[in-house]
Amino acid sequence: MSRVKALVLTGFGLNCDLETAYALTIVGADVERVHLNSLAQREKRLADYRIFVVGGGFSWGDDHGAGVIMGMRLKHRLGDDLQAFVASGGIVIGICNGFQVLVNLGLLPGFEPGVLKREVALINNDCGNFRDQWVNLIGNAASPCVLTEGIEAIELPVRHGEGKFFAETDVLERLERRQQVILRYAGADGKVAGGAFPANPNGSVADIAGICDPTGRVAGLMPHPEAFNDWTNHPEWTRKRELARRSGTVAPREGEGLKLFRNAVNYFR
Ligand SMILES: NC(=O)CC[C@H](N)C(=O)O
Repeated sequence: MSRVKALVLTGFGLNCDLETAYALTIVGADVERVHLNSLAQREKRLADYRIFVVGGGFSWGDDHGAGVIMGMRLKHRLGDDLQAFVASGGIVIGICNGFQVLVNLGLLPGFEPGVLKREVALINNDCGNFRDQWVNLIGNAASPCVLTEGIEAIELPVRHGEGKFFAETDVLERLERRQQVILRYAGADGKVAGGAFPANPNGSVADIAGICDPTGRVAGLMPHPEAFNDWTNHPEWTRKRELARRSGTVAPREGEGLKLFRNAVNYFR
């Protein structure tokens, strides 16, 4: 069986590409890290891949708002290619800065197929500063999202200054109606955070941490699944190991974040 080809974008301040490529490789993808200019100049073509990831970082130093310039570059240089990529069944993943990019270029929430329109925003965290912490998340079993399929709850790290998800009420209703919300911030008790800080680290409306498009193949999220690729990434991994040992079990060595990437790769198998 040939391996699923994935393209992880690099350039202009994106800084999670190595880790993201590593996570995708572990779950069986054939990964290439490709600079934005190589795509824009058609040295590399999106059509040759099945998974396209815009990962985390600080593209253009967050000037003009995080993900704004990268979003515009992609929209104007590669908008048609991106739309064709989605229409042909490809998977697009935006992580943190990548989520901000997908939202700014209008690929998410993607209410109307073939129309790139910005409908939602990721804005400054309510707390007024950059947050670097782990969060509890709950999935949405009713969502068509390929990435989060089967994920009821997951812990992942966030690190961002502009992660507050914002949308007007009518847009929120549309997202909810179509089950496009894929992940919400929750408390340690597994219930939605209800806006409470720091469970909801940025003040996102409706505790929204990630959304998908109506096809379920374009998804964006603020937390970093690539940064939980091994059990030792978790801040309490030694404690978990000890608790498992005492109960006569073995703690899973794989980081839970890999589930999302495995879902993407398995979609093509
Ligand atoms: N980790 C990231 O991708 C951060 C995204 C963006 N630079 C922000 O601070 O909001």
